[in-house]
Amino acid sequence: LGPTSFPSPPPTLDQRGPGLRSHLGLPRCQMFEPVSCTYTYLLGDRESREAVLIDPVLETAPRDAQLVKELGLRLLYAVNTHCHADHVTGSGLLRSLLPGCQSVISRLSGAQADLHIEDGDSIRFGRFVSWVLGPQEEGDCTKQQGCCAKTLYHSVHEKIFTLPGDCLVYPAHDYRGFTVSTVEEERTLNPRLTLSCEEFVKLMDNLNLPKPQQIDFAVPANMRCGVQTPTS
Ligand SMILES: N[C@@H](CCC(=O)N[C@@H](CCS)C(=O)NCC(=O)O)C(=O)O
Ligand SMILES: [Fe+2]
Repeated sequence: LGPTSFPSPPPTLDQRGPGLRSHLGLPRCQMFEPVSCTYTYLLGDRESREAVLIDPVLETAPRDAQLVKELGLRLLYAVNTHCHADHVTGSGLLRSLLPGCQSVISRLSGAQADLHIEDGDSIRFGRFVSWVLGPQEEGDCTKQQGCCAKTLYHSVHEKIFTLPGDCLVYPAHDYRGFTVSTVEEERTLNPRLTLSCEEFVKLMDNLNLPKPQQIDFAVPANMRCGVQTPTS
C-alpha cells in the first residue's frame, strides 16, 4: 500500500496507548477475534479517509465500527473473502452501524451482499486498489468448505506468488499466534505450498478436519450477509 501514514490523529487517539498509535505508521490495522481466531483488517487512505474492512466478525463488529470512527475514516466496504463456515460475518451489522458501508463478497459464493465481485474486479478506496481473486473465491478457503484444492493451488501460485517477494502476507486465521509473513517466505518455506500440485491436492483431500463449531448457523447466516440490524 505504500509508505504512507495517517495525518494528525483525532483527539481520542491521544488517549490511547502506543499499541494503537503504532498502527498509524501504515494505513492498516490488524485486529483479532479470539473465539474463531479470525483476523480482520482495516485499510484506510489518509487523504480521502476512505477505508475498507476485510473479514469482519459479528462479535467484534462494534469494536471495528468504533475504530473506524475514532480514526476519522469513512468505511466504504465490508468485504468477505468467502462465505465463512467458522464465524458469522460482521458485514451486515457494520452496514447498520456505519451508514454508507456496503457489504461485498464474490458472486460465486452465492451469498447476498450489496456488491458482488468476480475475478479481476478491483475495490477502490482513496488512492488505493485492492483485491486479488482466483478463478473461484479464494480468501482463506479450505477443502472443508467446498473449495477445490487444485484451483486454490494454482490461484496462489499464479497470482500471489507473482507478487514481489517482500510483499507482506497477512493470514485470515492463525491458530498459533503468527501475524504476518512474506510472499518469499510462503513461496519457499510453506510446507504445503512447496509441494507439487498433485501432492497438495492429496494432502488437502485427506485433512479430515473436524467440523467447525459454528458451521451450522454460520453458513446460513453468512448466505444472508450475517445479521442485518443492530442487536440490542
Ligand atoms: N476449531 C475451529 C476450526 C475452524 C477451521 O476448520 N478452520 C480452517 C480454516 C477455515 S477458513 C482450518 O483450520 N483449516 C486448517 C487447515 O489445516 O487447513 C472451529 O471449529 O471453528
Ligand atoms: Fe475461516
